[in-house]
Amino acid sequence: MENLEALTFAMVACFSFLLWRVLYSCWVLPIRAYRKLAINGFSGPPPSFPFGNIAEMKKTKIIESCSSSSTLSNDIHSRVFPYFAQWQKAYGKVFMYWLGAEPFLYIADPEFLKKISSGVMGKSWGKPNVFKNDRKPMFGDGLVMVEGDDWVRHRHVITPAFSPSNLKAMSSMMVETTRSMLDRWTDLITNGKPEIEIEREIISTAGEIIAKTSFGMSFKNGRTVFKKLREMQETLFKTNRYVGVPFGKYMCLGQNLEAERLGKEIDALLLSIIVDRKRSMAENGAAGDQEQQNLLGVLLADRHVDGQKGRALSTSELVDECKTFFFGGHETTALAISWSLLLLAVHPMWQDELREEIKQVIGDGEIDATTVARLKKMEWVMNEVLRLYPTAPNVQRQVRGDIRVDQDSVIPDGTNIWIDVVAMHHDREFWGEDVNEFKPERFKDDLHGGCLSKMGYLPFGFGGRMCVGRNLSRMEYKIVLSLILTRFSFSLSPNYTHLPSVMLSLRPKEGLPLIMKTL
Ligand code: HEM
Repeated sequence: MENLEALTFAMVACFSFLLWRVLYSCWVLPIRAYRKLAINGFSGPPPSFPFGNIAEMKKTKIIESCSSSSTLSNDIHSRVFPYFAQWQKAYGKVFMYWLGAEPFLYIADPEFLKKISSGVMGKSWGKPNVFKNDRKPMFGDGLVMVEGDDWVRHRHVITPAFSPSNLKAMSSMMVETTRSMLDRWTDLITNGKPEIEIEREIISTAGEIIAKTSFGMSFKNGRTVFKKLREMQETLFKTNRYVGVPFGKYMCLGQNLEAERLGKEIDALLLSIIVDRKRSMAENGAAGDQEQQNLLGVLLADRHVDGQKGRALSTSELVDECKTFFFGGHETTALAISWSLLLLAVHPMWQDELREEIKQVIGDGEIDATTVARLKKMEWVMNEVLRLYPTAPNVQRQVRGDIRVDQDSVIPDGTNIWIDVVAMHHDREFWGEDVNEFKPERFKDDLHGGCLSKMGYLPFGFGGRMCVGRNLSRMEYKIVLSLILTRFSFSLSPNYTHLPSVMLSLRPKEGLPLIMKTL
């Protein structure tokens, strides 16, 4: 009898302790964080436990501002982030909101961002723990997610892999992969099917390019990895999710387990590619041509040559970097190209301008890294497209160590930050009355496109954590677009519906059908 009482007491004590732990981390800690922010004068929509403001975010009506192709509008903020657009009206460009039990500081004011970020080095920023857990199968401990000294080490090892000479070596593979897509388009047109679903085509080609660029598709298992990586992304993002909600993972258990399963399969496949590659490099001495033509080869060759312990990445870190390059690199670039084709379809004058530029600069010569670097107007077009349709539509941070904003306000340690890039790129106050017009020439003599704030244009992020793949992406963009423009002219299909929406990246929800014509 006494034993039973003791057991019951122990069970009740255990249960109470667990309940206290759950309440403490899901309720007490977030409330403390919220109060610390509120003391500093930040307000926002009132949250409810345990969903925070998620219910409101899901039900806020989208303002159908831009659905017909004939009156295509680039005024997209209230379409892609309707809840932020509404809250901005009530609380201004900096406010607090909650994802589940996680308070976030929302920022759409570039001058405020400048103020808080000027004294913070790349290595001192954190990434929200809540996203690190959620996106673990995609990025692991790759460069996008690591922090502190680890981030410095990863960034030092990875940056040289994107050097101009390494990028140059990748350009012929990009030309070849794009040409086979364009040959397919020519066949479709010849067979009387000029309407082509461009977004799907470009994403798949960019996926192939990034897989070859990252770990070399010609190697055993490359193609399987590519298919599984896409499957995992779709599994993670296809349904409603409850990020930040305590135990939210269990609300979409099947989906999360499937992503974990795929993640493990992908890790095992990438590991086998890396082991094969290391073996072949050991057998063949210094890296051969094939090794140099992809990022993994370059990273392995570098490590092979200097072999500095503590600086080089471990095998499991290399696996995470391969996944990071794939997820960070292929969709963002593919969508930049897709949105460009949409805007060029609507502004045929710019198709002609770019064709003329290609003729002047490249003529009958080779399209490669060196020649496309000279396409200045194409650069303006890319900048303008990424302003109107930033394919990375937000940037997130977590504060590590209090940040003093001014005399009487502090952003406390641990605060999650959500930077709304779409809002900043469409802010009339900083860009002027023509903010929603497609005007590539605004970038002619100004890297910031004439924006009144130097922090108002952030397609590749900011500070030390700015996108490490931006030059690769610029080169790929120019190669693919040049090849398309020299072979085809195009217009918008009447079947196109303009519904920009966010699924990690900013994409056309209903795809992008274009009517293609061979030149
Ligand atoms: C148009 C194409 C691209 C866009 C719009 C884009 C956008 C961005 C943005 C906004 C960030 C900053 C994220 C942050 O601060 O939290 C970033 C970081 C990053 N991007 Fe890109 N990216 C593009 C292409 C690529 C490519 C091609 C690669 C690699 C193959 C790549 C790899 C990365 C990595 C590894 C980081 C993390 C950098 C760090 O934290 O040190 N990106 N990108």
